[in-house]
Amino acid sequence: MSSVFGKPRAGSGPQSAPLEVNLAILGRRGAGKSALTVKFLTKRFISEYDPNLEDTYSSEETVDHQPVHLRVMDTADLDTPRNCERYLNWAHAFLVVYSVDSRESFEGSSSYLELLALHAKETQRSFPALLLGNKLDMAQYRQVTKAEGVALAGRFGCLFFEVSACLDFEHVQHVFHEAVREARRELEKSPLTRPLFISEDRALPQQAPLTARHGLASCTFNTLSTVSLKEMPTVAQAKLVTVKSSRAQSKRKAPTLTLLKGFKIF
Ligand SMILES: Nc1nc2c(ncn2[C@@H]2O[C@H](COP(=O)(O)OP(=O)(O)OP(=O)(O)O)[C@@H](O)[C@H]2O)c(=O)[nH]1
Repeated sequence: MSSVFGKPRAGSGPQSAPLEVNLAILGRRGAGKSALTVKFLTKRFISEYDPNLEDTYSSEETVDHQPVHLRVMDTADLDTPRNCERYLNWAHAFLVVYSVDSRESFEGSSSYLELLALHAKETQRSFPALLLGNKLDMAQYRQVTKAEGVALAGRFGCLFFEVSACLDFEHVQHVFHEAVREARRELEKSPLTRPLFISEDRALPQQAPLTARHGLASCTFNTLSTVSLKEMPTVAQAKLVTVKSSRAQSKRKAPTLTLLKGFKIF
């Protein structure tokens, strides 16, 4: 890289290629990964997403006056980390999301942080992770205190924020830009580190799954020397499943329940 965020290095000019940052959003189902991703990309909160879609979005950002080509992978694991190498070997930084109104999702975020810590240990590299307590607008239904979030983040040495995908865009944007800054710091430390897309379709009988070795959820863990490498897939266009006006929304039965819980639908 010929430039540093905030302070251009000698020799950098308007021709400098943008920094490329891959960011993976991890967390239990329903924590709000898609909502946060969509809020960041479109400034909008959309209340329903297809939980089975996993997409990588691309966005040209400016962070601290520097151009960044940011790719965001909105992951869709089921209940626990699965086939994790698709994001572990691809991302420069991770946003681990839980919902402040769900203790289960908080416990899930702890599993993801453990997974990242193990990955860092195995690869002897560090991977910036930010812990996000989402749905701050639902604070009246809190099951996880802010202090617990701070403590968990402290245990894994990561930044911590409480956010809401349906409140202000600037706060959500700030968090994504912080992730870019963290990734950039790591990239500057080891500029040769290149993200890889790892094929998931080759079983590795000689490699014990991470579960067996560390008692973690069912995530198999391949080393770079033993997997087949593929071209990174083409970045998909943002795939928003539905964009509904609040009027259309209010005619539907299921969302009415969520409205009763205090949802704000824009
Ligand atoms: N009130 C409130 N609801 C939210 C917020 N973020 C997400 N939601 C709602 O929570 C539900 C789950 O959000 P998603 O973004 O689909 O969660 P996810 O983590 O992507 O879940 P999967 O797609 O199942 O992995 C949806 O009904 C969202 O509208 C938030 O900040 N506040």
